[in-house]
Amino acid sequence: SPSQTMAQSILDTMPGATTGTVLISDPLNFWGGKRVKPMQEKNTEPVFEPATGRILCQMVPCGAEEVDEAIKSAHAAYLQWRKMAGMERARVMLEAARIIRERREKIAKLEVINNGKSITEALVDIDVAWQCIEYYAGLAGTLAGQHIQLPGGSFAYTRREPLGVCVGIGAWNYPFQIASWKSAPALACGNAMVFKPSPMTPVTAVILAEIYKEAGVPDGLFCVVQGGADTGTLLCQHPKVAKVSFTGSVPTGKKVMEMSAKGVKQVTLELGGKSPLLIFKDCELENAVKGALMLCHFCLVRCRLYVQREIMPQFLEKVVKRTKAIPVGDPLLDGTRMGALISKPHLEKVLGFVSQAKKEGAKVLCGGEPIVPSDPNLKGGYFMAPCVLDNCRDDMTCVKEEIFGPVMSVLPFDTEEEVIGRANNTTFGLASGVFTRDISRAHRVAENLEAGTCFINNYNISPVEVPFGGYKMSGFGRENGQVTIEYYSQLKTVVVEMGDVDSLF
Ligand SMILES: NC(=O)c1ccc[n+]([C@@H]2O[C@H](COP(=O)([O-])OP(=O)(O)OC[C@H]3O[C@@H](n4cnc5c(N)ncnc54)[C@H](O)[C@@H]3O)[C@@H](O)[C@H]2O)c1
Ligand SMILES: O=CCc1c[nH]cn1
Repeated sequence: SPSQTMAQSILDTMPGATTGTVLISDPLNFWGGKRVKPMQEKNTEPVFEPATGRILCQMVPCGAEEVDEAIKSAHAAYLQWRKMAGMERARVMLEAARIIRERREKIAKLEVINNGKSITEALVDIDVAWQCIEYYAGLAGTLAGQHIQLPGGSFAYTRREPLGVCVGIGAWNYPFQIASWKSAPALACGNAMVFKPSPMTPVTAVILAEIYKEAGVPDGLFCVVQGGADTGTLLCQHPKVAKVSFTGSVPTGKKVMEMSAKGVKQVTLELGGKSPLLIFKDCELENAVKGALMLCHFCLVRCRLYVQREIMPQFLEKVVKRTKAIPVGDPLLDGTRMGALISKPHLEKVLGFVSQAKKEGAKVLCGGEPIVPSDPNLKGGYFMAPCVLDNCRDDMTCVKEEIFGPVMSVLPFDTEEEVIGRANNTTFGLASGVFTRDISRAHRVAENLEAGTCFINNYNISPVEVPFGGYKMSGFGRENGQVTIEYYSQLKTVVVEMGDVDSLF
């Protein structure tokens, strides 16, 4: 089919592709089972390759007519898909997961070129994406209701039904994975999805759309519309949309919730965070250091690091040594562990947080400055040296606000009670963690931290079987795990009378 050829043509250039060599000119919208060219070129934005600062492609935002077309196409597919047995849907989804697994290196490479993260990270992202689709394929055939006996042989039963056309709106940090985390449970439950990626990372969601098509979903079941805030608004306000699943910042999440409320649409919000990690003096220090590095530097998880005062010197020595050793550079090279930040303005914003932290009294133990790699190809890229900040206090901007960059703010603490109070003193509640060898303390701390996830003696692992989501302003609803089925389906109750109607009139 034409769309198959298109999918192949971009991905097939990947094995030979190197940083700074790829240009994308194929249309990035997808509905009706194929890539769709923009109707007009208004408000076109350049998309940059973060590692070089070169223009990779143009993002042309969809307007009202295009959004409407995509939603109509999704609705038509939904009417077909919802009638299929869960096991039939599962077979198609398993095929999609298989194709992703087969093309993992190529998809990861394309993700790196658009997002700037290292190939090591991107490969993990793509693996988690197909695992998620495989997991929900496994659940598709298990969706069932309940049978309830009533007097006189009458009975009721419940049916678990899809919601209809769901909208997914994504952030730039996990472009392909977010599209998969949202579409997999939606499709398993019999819904269709129209997905809008971040305008900075428009490239790989459409690959997912082509793979679903190749696997056998009805045309229109997973559509991609490109755009920013205006296109997102059109999606949230569209009367045919039943649900919006949003990943992004708290301020945008509030707008999405307000717009969805007007149409009484269900919402899932996966928002920002400032996750505390509590490292007690009885921890296994090497593991705690590795956990801290994964938290703050690997996935740009927005963090605060509380370290018990007695072990602060040893902890800092180890964490600084390892941070300085992180290979930063060409994200497509196997040895690189940190690539480029997403954009020049974002790099400047993160560096601005470091300057502000210094003004407020923090001490930079390493990093925090831009890097110009020796490779001339990368001299326009958005690289920075990962940073460790000491002498931090709870009232500093770097501790209170989400930085979303490789900056670790380290704070000392003395007692368990004190650190729990300080860790919870935030409007965010995405994730948290504790390192200790004291099993009772570990579970007590997990119970008392106000966050959607608490990691004990590890950090930042997200197996697809495990629900993920926030407390407080970090959002609500969950992604992954069995529970997410509830967020993409609704219960219908059917009541069956076996006798005569009992009437008062
Ligand atoms: N909780 C999680 O799982 C999770 C995961 C990834 C990222 N995030 C958060 O995402 C943020 C970074 O991503 P970002 O900068 O892309 O966030 P953002 O809020 O700026 O944008 C997110 C998405 O919303 C769209 N959008 C913007 N205005 C809109 C509007 N008015 N209506 C509808 N859609 C609109 C954007 O185009 C983009 O696709 C951080 O706060 C980060 O913590 C959270
Ligand atoms: O950024 C946080 C969690 C996540 C990972 N993939 C999608 N969301």
